[in-house]
Amino acid sequence: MSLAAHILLRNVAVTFPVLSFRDRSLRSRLVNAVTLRRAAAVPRIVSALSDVSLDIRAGDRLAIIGANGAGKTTLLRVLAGIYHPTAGSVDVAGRCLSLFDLQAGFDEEATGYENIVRRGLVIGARRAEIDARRAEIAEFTELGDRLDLPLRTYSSGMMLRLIFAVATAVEGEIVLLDEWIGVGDQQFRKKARQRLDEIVARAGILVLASHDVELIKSTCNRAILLEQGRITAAGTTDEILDRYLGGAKA
Ligand SMILES: Nc1ncnc2c1ncn2[C@@H]1O[C@H](COP(=O)(O)OP(=O)(O)OP(=O)(O)O)[C@@H](O)[C@H]1O
Repeated sequence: MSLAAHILLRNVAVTFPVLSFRDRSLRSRLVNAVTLRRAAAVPRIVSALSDVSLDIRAGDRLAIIGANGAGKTTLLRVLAGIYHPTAGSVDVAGRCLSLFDLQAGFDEEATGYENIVRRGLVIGARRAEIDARRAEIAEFTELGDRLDLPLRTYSSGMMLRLIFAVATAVEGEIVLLDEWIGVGDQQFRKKARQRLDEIVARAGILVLASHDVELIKSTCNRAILLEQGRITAAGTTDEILDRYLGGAKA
């Protein structure tokens, strides 16, 4: 396990400017329809994360728990360096392996082999590392010479094999994960899960954003509860799950 891995977030906020069409009165809609005028767009700010502070150290397996839209994916993207915070600071020491945003990096027109490289770079691998593991990744997919064909010819199951194979061939000191491991065909899922467990065991830090209670319980030792972009509770996995599930039942 890497002892150097460390994540420190101080008062992080992420906002998105969006355009909304606020004027929904029947009169204005009728006038717009008759005059063929478009409703005026009103700029709005959506707040995805507010005042998030976190100190995650080697050995931590942190679950991010929260309802739809609570900010879980946004927080993973901040940790991966995909989003820069609008306010606050993010310090990440250690190499991040980003095993979420499944579709990112793929090109429909490129071959399976070319996509192994593209996806590997997106999740945080180095080019030399991908090249060195190309044959191993190809073998893990069990797709044989279909890897010479463009991705648009793949079934969704074949696509998943490619994603799994690349994801589980690369290592990181910090592993960022969501619950995608629950998909795919039974035989291949077992193989991928085993590989992933090995990677997680070797990683210094795991951050898992999930709704899957069993996966959280079996994987994490700490948890935070996100509500509308804010951390409203932090503690052991059991404490936070009790609070979240208790709240959901109430
Ligand atoms: N690119 C964007 N533009 C505008 N709003 C966004 C954008 N990305 C996320 N949001 C908003 O930020 C909030 C948090 O979204 P996020 O995807 O992080 O939630 P989540 O907890 O991962 O949800 P889920 O469990 O449904 O996947 C939501 O209100 C969402 O609508």
